Amino acid sequence: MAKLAVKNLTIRFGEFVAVNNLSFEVKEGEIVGLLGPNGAGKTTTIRAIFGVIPYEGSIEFGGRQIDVSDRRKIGWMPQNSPLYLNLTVEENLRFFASIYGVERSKVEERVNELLKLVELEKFRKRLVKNLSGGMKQRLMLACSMVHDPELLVLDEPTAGVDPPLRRTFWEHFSRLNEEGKTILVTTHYMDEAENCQRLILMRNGTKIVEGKPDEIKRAALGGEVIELRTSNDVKSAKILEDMGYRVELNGVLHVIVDDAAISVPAVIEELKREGIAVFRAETKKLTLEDAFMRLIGG
Ligand SMILES: Nc1ncnc2c1ncn2[C@@H]1O[C@H](COP(=O)(O)OP(=O)(O)OP(=O)(O)O)[C@@H](O)[C@H]1O
Repeated sequence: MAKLAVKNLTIRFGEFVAVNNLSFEVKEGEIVGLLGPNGAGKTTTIRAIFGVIPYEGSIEFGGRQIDVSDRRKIGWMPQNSPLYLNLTVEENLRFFASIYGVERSKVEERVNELLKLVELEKFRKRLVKNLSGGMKQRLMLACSMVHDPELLVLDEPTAGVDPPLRRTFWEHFSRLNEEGKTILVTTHYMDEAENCQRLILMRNGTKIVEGKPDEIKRAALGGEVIELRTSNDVKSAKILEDMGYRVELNGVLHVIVDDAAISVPAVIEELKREGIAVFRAETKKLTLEDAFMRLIGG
């Protein structure tokens, strides 16, 4: 079932259309990545989900139009720190617990649990202004979860975080997901996007493609890629093209096929017949970054 369903969302700032007829769903228990270059409209979409800007279209939570009580069931980790610099780590957590309406008797237990989860127990009495950037990010994650939300919306949660800590963050997200949390996350890091079960790629306010990471890679190319090294790549490209294969020759020879496992032996055989030696033929693993560059024309 869709936990969150964004339908025909359009958001205007004056004449400017920041989000244009965007539809997508986040199903219960999924981690979905919302990706796109700067200005694609990711944060604006999230702001609409939280009802802080006017929008056209509809946003449903749990099968019906989202309202204030639903928004209390969502945790939001925004890009800019909402933390209070002159409060300590635990005071910030208590503050967010109070505004999210966590029952008083449960606050201390929840604070302790979260400090453990984000590994900040030792720093609970430290003023936030004296924390490192990574510690602040961890505390922001904890604050966004203080009310045990059903859906977590994380807007670039690892921006400015070093690679080891990014990995730790994703371990947290995966663990939370295994425990049943539904997560919508925006990120610029393509290696992180691979951790999502489904991705939505946006550009200029519009959805360009949606699917599992592997499906998106396939969609970007229209097939799988065989990378060849032959005794004459230029001639090989011509032969294969004449035979109807899709070929790219940019320094390396790539043949795009429906199913590489089936096509590799056939391609090698054809080239051999034309007197060309094939030194190497391997199925190339396309990265998400490659796929997105193709899809957004970068
Ligand atoms: N309040 C506003 N008034 C006018 N334009 C705005 C406003 N908020 C956002 N925009 C514009 O809407 C577009 C989408 O911005 P948004 O912040 O949603 O992009 P984004 O995909 O989150 O980018 P980034 O990765 O840089 O955070 C941008 O062109 C931005 O300048």
